[in-house]
Amino acid sequence: MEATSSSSSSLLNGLNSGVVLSLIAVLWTVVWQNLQRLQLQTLVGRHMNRHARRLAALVDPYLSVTIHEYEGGRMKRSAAYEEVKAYLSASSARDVRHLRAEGAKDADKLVLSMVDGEEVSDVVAADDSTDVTVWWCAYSTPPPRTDGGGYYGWGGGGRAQENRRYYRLFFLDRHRELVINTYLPSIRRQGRAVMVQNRQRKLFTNISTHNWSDVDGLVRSAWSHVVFEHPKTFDTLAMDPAKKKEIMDDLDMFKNGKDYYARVGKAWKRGYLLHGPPGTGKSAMIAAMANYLDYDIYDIELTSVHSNTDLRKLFIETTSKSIIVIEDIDCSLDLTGARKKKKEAADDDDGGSKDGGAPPKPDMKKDASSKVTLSGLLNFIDGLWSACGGERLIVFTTNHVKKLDPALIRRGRMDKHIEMSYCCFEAFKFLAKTYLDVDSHRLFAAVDELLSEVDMTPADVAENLTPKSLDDNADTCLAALVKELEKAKENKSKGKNAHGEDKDEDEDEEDDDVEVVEKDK
Ligand SMILES: Nc1ncnc2c1ncn2[C@@H]1O[C@H](COP(=O)(O)OP(=O)(O)OP(=O)(O)O)[C@@H](O)[C@H]1O
Ligand SMILES: [Mg+2]
Repeated sequence: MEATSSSSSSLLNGLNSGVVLSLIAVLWTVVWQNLQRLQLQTLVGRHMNRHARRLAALVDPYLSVTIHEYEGGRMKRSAAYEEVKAYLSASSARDVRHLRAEGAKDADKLVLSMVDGEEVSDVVAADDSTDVTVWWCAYSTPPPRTDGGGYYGWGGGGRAQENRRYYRLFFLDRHRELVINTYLPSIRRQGRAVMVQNRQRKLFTNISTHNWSDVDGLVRSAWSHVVFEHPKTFDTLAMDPAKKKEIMDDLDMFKNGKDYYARVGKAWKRGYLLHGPPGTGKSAMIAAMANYLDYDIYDIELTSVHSNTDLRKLFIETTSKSIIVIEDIDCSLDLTGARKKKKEAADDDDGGSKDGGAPPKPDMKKDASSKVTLSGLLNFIDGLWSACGGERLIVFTTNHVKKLDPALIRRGRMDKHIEMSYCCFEAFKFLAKTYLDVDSHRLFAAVDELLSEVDMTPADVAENLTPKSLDDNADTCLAALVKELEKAKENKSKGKNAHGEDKDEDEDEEDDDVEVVEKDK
């Protein structure tokens, strides 16, 4: 016994420590590979996997790649993080015990991802057809400390600061090339494809720039969003069919125009100016465009933007495949240059509104601290920054096209001017079909004649065609419309507008606007 013991100890003494480590490494690799083969899915198994891997790393080092949810000082959301999250959603749903769920495009579906501390493995086929296993782990760290110590929680100006999440990929050193050159690009591609399937369109609005506060050099996103669920489509938008087709063709050309824009050396963006009286479907048209193109909408409230620099930052944070909207551009800010100054002063004296019509909507009042200028807006539309990212539509709406500075709406900035006009007979027939499901009716002739004599917006026509009780049907709704049109005709002959109010200067000006646009065309 003693001899054996002494001989084995002398044998061990004879071996250098490097050989011992190599032996352990070989032994460990065998054990480890068997563990892998067993594919233990129980809690104990997965727990063991994790510790076993850590132990194995002592002799066969693991490398890691970390992908943070936010990148850069601007706290811009990382596309890579979202792609990895999307890619891992299927395997997380299958293998992970604790999951986080978010809504998906399909109202009943959920997009699942693993919570912090969970991990999933993935298998990559190497060039020699062997399977290589890699592991993804989810982590998070608390946000940076505030001055007073402790982490940002519900304190810090009352803002909730979420943990910073990240994924870390572990793989063996010998698979470095395969993982970096083949695996990672491939999961980004696959992640993007999953994102397209699950994507919910979003409606963003800008947060007042006063609230973009710094947290240790990091700035909160300038946009907040809700899921965009507007039902309006071109199928339910009443307008001249030829004009509608022209707009849809234009959108198609834009969406598929990546190569064209690159070839002619233009930034991949297009400006639309929608103008016309209130209730003619300008906002409805934007919703239809977003649904048609499958784009997000960024609705900029210009009065909450306090400088040209902030406006540029807002632009940088928009993603491609989006429509950037500024509604009622004429009354958001004083962007009309010196031409309006005199009239404004007069309006201010007698307490009137700046756009000469109805009093300004409370949220449309010019913010005293807003320093966005016309030149800032011009730069926003077609300055050097506007080329960042590509595939963006910029849409302005206005009720008073004539009041806008020509520089703002010239071609190249607002490439396509679309006039949204009062309801014509074609549009009426379309609305009658949509709202009442009738193609013809004895009252159609009367409506046709009256529409050629008086102006009524599609919004008003649609309201009259909407059944108000279970007793309402096509007959009663059309009769109500005819009555309303006759009333409007009577008001017109008395010099009043369609609603029986005295006509103001502005309404006359609108007629001139039409001429301007006709010339543009
Ligand atoms: N051409 C149209 N076809 C179908 N519905 C319409 C049309 N125009 C307006 N409507 C309906 O009328 C309502 C008001 O339309 P919308 O808000 O788009 O008008 P607008 O031109 O944006 O008005 P404003 O200038 O006051 O913002 C919406 O419910 C919309 O669905
Ligand atoms: Mg509108």
